[in-house]
Amino acid sequence: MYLPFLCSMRDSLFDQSHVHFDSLLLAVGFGTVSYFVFKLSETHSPLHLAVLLIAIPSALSFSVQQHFSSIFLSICFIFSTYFFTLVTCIVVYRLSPWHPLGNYPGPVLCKLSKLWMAFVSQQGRQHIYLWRLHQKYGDIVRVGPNELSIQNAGSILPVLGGSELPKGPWFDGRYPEDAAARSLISLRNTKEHATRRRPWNQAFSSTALKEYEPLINARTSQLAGALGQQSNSVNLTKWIFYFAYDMMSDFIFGGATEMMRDGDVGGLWPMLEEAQKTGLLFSHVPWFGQLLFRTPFLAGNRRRMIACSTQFARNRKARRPIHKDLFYYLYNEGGTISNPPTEAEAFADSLLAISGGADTSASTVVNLFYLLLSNPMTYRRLRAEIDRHEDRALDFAEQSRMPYLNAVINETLRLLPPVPSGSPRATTSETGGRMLGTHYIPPNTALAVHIFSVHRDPRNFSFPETFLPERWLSEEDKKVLEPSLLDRHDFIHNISAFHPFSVGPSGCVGKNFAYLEMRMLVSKILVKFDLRFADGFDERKYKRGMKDFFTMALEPLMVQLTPR
Ligand code: HEM
Repeated sequence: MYLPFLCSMRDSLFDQSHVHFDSLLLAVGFGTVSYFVFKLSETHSPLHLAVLLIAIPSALSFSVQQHFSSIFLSICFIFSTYFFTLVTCIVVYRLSPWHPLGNYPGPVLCKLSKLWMAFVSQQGRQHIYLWRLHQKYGDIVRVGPNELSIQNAGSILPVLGGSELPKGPWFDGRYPEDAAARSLISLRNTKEHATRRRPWNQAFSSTALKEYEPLINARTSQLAGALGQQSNSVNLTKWIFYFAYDMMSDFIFGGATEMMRDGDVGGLWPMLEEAQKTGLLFSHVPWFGQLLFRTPFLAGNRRRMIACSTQFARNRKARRPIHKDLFYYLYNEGGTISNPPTEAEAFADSLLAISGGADTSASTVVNLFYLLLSNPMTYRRLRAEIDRHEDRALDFAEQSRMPYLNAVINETLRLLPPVPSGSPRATTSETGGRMLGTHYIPPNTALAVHIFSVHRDPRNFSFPETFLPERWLSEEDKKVLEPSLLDRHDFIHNISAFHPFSVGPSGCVGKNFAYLEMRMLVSKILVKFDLRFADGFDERKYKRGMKDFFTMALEPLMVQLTPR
């Protein structure tokens, strides 16, 4: 029945009555060669793409046009055969057992292309998706053609520790290729990273941290004052994010925003959130990111954010603040940095400092209050500890010794780490392959420790999905509080699996600052207010609305505050 139809199709396609296999072979042959060129060169250069994807099939179409009844048919035939061959080669190789990651399990869509993870990431649910993949496939899952996700605690130090594994290709999409410099976190050369990290280390030395205490005190008091003026229910997410941006602008630029006072007049917060979301898309598919960076309208929010933080840094250069800030070190104003960053490098770091410093601490504290209000006994215990300390509860040194306060913060970081999907590394041709336990990781493989899954692995923490700050207490304190639950001889608390700040030479440089800030913020709010969820607040909607865009985006946490 179909034969006459196919014959008529063939006759309309070709001048001659027989299929011209030369044209077919030519397109298949060149399609296969192009595949090998792509595979060996990994090229994303627009010129190469234009040659391989447009010029070659176009030239072929013209060279065989005499066999077709029109040039249009020649182009359709050659382009479809050429692209079909290219895609088939890619699919067959990526799904084949002779692919270097062929032995690792994972969903077919992930093995085929990173476009799938890019799509998942835009819903903000990649942390949940990866967690489910680990539950289904085990400790090592193939989440991209050349990428693995890891949830085994024993692999944390070999991947992130001092093994000198550089950052992964994931970071290539976050900055335009024509940018004058990249931020510290996205430097893929470990030596360059170590040099650029020096001023940051000085900015977070224990002496420097002491000098930031008055800033933290002033901004936390300002927040408490602002919250005290709200009459109805309060969007705690908004206020704590405003606080965090003002806090960071003091710390980084000696002051640049006044969001708690004036509101978000410049739209900084939504701009940053959008830029993080776009950044994640570009990270999963760096070549696509670079393509969009060349299209100003499409990568607009990321470019705007880079421009905005650069402007803050320029303004900071024009005036010297009265206290030392991060730019005091990045601009080497004290003359203590032997190889200081260039101006372009310092500008690039300004965006990292805002997003890395504000979103992370803010989302932790908002989530902490969410968990506290969902667990009244924990709330009562924390309040009791703070009240017991009276005036000393607002002393930085004392706070570092308050066991329950620190336990609640750590438990929040365990259950809801603010960088849930971690910061990817890669083996390269220079590092060669690596062994992770019994698994061989071949060269040129991207790999990330999925810290959200590690923290929820019952092999590391008993009752992993339960908010249980008591697990962080000393044996003595535990006995007083939860003898039945925590006294069990099989209760697991594997502290070496707890890494919300990552670890190693690229681990979070702001960790100690973050603890100072979070302890003071939580204590001050609890000293000044009684809190409860606002009437009608939907806890499940809030939980479902937590989004992983590398850092976390949160729904409004609506609370009712009563001054104490
Ligand atoms: C709860 C608060 C915070 C958490 C959980 C957190 C977590 C992280 C994580 C997971 C990384 C990736 C490290 C890696 O690549 O291995 C990171 C990097 C970084 N964080 Fe934080 N962070 C927090 C607060 C801060 C603060 C307050 C600052 C201050 C500005 C900051 C500055 C940085 C910087 C500069 C990097 C890049 C470090 C490098 O590449 O050498 N972070 N952070």
